[in-house]
Amino acid sequence: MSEECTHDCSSCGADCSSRENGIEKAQPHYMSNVKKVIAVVSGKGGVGKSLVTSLLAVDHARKGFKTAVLDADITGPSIPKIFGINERPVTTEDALFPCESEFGTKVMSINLLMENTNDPVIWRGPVIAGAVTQFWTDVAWGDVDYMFVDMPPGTGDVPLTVFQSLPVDGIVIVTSPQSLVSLVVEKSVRMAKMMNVPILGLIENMSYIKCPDCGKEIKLFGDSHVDEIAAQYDLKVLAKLPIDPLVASLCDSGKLEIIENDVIAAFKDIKL
Ligand SMILES: Nc1ncnc2c1ncn2[C@@H]1O[C@H](COP(=O)(O)OP(=O)(O)OP(=O)(O)O)[C@@H](O)[C@H]1O
Repeated sequence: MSEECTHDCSSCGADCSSRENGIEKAQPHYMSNVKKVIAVVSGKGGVGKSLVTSLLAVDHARKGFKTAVLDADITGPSIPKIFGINERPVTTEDALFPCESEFGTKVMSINLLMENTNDPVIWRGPVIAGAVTQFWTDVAWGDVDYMFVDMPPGTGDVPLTVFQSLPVDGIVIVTSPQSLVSLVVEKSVRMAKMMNVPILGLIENMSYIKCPDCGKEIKLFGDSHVDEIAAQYDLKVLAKLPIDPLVASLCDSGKLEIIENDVIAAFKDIKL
């Protein structure tokens, strides 16, 4: 894709990820200028996809980039909570404006639009995919260097539809040692190939826990196989994250952006 891509195919003839297999992607809002869209996927739920999406945004914001998170995990939206955002988005006649975290990451999530955030979203697949598309077409994102998309878990119909409508530049796959890594990675690799989107790498979450007394690394879920699997599919392992109770409490209190520990340090060398 061209460096100057605006994702507006009507003014450009290039055959890139914005115009996959001749299918035009959804057009961004006229007040959006998003340079890179990175989708964060996991083959199954609960492996820490939302946490990794948020940490990627925190790390990139610290590196000086303008960051945003599009919460496409419509049935399990957790991004506003992680960033401590409680207000509702501003709306005008022709735009929905994202909320901003304390350190400037822009966020849009179904949770910000619900009357009662504890209500479950019980929509069928096409409606969910439609809502995600609207987060792209109707939200005035402004200038964004990196948008991270917290994708719906799995590799089914909903994530596929989301991929078809958003101009995704690359995918980061989140796994955990107990999550049948080989199967999960294979499915995600296949989906990425079908969508013609490059996989930027794997992040293994919950790789180990450090003993607070002696510092020994304990592999709670057994030995990791992520390096072998990555080699098999010619993928990079971007980071291996420990389990850290502080991370869980920062997420719960909406203070993840102030994190200073091994977990965020593991992102230091990641270049997407
Ligand atoms: N490395 C970690 N250390 C401590 N807690 C973690 C870690 N990774 C995830 N958690 C906690 O586990 C819970 C689930 O994480 P998260 O919501 O990111 O998973 P998910 O894969 O997005 O789940 P879902 O698929 O249901 O949306 C959260 O409460 C999070 O704070």
